[in-house]
Amino acid sequence: MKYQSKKKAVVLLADGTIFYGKAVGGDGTAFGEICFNTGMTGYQEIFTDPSYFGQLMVTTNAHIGNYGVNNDEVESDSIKIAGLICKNFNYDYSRVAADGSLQDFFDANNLFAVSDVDTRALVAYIRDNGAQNAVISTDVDNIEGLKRQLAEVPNMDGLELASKVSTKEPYFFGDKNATIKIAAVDIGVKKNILRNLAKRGAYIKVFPYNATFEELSAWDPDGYFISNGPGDPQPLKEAQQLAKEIIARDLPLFGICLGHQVIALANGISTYKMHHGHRGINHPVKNLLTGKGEITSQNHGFAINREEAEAHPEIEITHLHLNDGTVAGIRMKNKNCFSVQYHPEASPGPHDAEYLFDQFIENITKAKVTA
Ligand SMILES: NC(=O)CC[C@H](N)C(=O)O
Repeated sequence: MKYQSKKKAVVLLADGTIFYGKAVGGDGTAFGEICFNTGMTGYQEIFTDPSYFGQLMVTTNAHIGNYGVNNDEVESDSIKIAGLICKNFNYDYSRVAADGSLQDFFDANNLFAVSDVDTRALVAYIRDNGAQNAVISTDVDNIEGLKRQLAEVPNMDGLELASKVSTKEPYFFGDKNATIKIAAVDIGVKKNILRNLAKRGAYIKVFPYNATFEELSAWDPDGYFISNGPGDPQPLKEAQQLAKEIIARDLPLFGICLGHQVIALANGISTYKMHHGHRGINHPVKNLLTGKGEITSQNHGFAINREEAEAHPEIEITHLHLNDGTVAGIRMKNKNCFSVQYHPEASPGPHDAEYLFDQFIENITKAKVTA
């Protein structure tokens, strides 16, 4: 065992609610929008998912850290959550494939984490009272000071965060001799999306969040992809313009999560902040085209307006979330464009929806043949 600081730590919500726990490592303070993920596995993938940038993560699994970390199980090159709140934090780990401890991974990424919190009560509180900003800190005797600082933290509603996690320069992914070329705009892309496209014979060029259609099309790609990512989709005007230009030319386009929201906005469908969002790996979705159910991996706090999507002459709703009837997928009736609110790449999560990558490759292949 490395060390366990028994130092008292506070979880202070913007509405004044307080929970207490213990600091996992040394002293610290971290701010963000508090959210919870109900996945029972896959903590390393969750912590490195760029879509969580700016968020304090509450894990509902009672044990975090027990299987260590593996260098291949990352969704980006660093931890992206703003802080962690958990029940039991395991300093020791047990897994043959582990490359190290979660504690060392946190230290290397300067991540502040709080354990020994009553996460069941905290999750029930967020579920009932909705998403809000929060702070976790060892500065337990300075609640008024923390409250003042917390009041300065911007609200997630309207917040642009894609620029904070996007690549600065374009880069390539996959085999350059592959037959299909996909231009992907990185508004917070998870590595497993790129792995899934490359696995299906695509060579990918990944562009920064504000790249223009001219920049992407200059590479002469066969298809276009708009990624997942953090924050509110509404301020992402460059990505919305890019989607409009791709759609106007009827080029193959696929969007995941934030990318799905951007495609909806490009079609004039509005997005809204949900009460507390969907984050977990057992979210039921109905595919309206096949009538089949899918168990899906989800991580989103915004959604697209269902009534506007239903009334839109160019849009067909293809998937619905079975818990609350929110839109989980759309396609354009007369364009080579579709998108989903959830995560076919999983990581973590079930692989029920991997067929969506096959569908994208098929859309590209058909468009190539008729071109
Ligand atoms: N995973 C994602 O792409 C999340 C999209 C967006 N940031 C949301 O919270 O809804």
